[in-house]
Amino acid sequence: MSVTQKDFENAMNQVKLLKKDPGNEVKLKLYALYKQATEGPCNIPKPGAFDFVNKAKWDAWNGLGSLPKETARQNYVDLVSSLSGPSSESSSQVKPGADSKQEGYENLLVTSEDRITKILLNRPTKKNAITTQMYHEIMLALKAASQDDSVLTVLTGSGDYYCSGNDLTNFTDIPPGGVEEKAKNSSFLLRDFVNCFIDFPKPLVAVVNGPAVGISVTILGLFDIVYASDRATFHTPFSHLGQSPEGCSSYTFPKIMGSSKAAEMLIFGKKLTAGEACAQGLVTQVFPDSTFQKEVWTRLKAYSKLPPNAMRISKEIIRKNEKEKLHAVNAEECNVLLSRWQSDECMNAVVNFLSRKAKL
Ligand SMILES: CCCCC/C=C/CC(=O)SCCNC(=O)CCNC(=O)[C@H](O)C(C)(C)COP(=O)(O)OP(=O)(O)OC[C@H]1O[C@@H](n2cnc3c(N)ncnc32)[C@H](O)[C@@H]1OP(=O)(O)O
Repeated sequence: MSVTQKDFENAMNQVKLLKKDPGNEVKLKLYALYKQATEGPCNIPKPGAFDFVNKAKWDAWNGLGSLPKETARQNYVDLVSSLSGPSSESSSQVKPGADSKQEGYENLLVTSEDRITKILLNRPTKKNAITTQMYHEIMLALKAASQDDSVLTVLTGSGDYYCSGNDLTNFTDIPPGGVEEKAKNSSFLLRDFVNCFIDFPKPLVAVVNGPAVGISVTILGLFDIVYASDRATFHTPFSHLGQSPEGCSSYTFPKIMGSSKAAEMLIFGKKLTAGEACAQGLVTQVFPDSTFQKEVWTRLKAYSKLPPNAMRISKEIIRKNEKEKLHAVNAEECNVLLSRWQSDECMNAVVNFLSRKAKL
């Protein structure tokens, strides 16, 4: 029996709800079948050899030759149904009150000790670059930390980096709706992610153990305290990547360090040392790397003994007047990025990184 348009649409929705990433090969197949089912045989010019992402997509679609639209539609539905288990659910949902240990995190290590919840970015071989899944995991961990019985929450990194920012391979994971749909999804995800930091109710501390890049730097303006090792650097290379500021930094950075210092970081991508970042107010205090962990954790354990309600209420009153503004700034930044991510400047920068032609 042939599938109906409704079956096809249901399958498209099902893809968005897949719990597990099906991998690039399957995603290319889905893309090709979707294009074939909706537009027929490949009808666009072959992309250039260095346009890796579009070239892979073109190859997959072109490889379907003259497969009839109906068959492509059927194959698409079959493929999706083979991927979807009965318990598929949206991976973008943050489950309030979820227990971190039950839930399990792939690239985070979340522990609670001495009334401090520590969220450790745990992908050291990739310099703790944040994958799409990690954005969801961090949101989940923050939600859980906001409701557990800890009084302080700490974000830190494992290995030599604090975090190298957004994982640039996130941009290669193109859904059937193409680059525009990818940009929209990313913009929604980023907005939700940053909102979790804006709204986080307990004192939030960044323990910056090494270099920090991109979004891991911009959201620092939403933390209450930032402790840094003297090995740390702070780098927001948005123009190099054809992108624009996020994490509310277009508002918090000029406020923290003045507009010209903020411009040097956010427009020209000037990398700051930990000492410079401290002098400019982005970092609370710098510690020698050799004693960093010991000094910071001793200090945090002492703070964690303070009355929790007083700390929470103090945070609330400090941040209250800014919240609405921060949400508006976040929404606007995500909106601007929506078009930046579809620009040639951005796509070329990602391809250059992935083809090993460019590093920061
Ligand atoms: C929902 C979407 C929201 C989007 C929000 C937007 C945010 C904006 C940003 O965050 S912009 C910042 C993006 N980050 C970068 O551009 C950093 C890219 N990485 C580098 O330039 C370098 O890797 C480095 C300077 C961070 C470290 O260089 P080093 O030589 O010390 O180490 P390697 O390059 O060999 O790195 C080890 C492996 O890690 C991989 N890797 C590192 N960072 C990233 C990254 N951001 N994205 C993807 N992969 C990354 C690197 O490719 C190496 O992998 P390999 O061992 O498999 O080769």
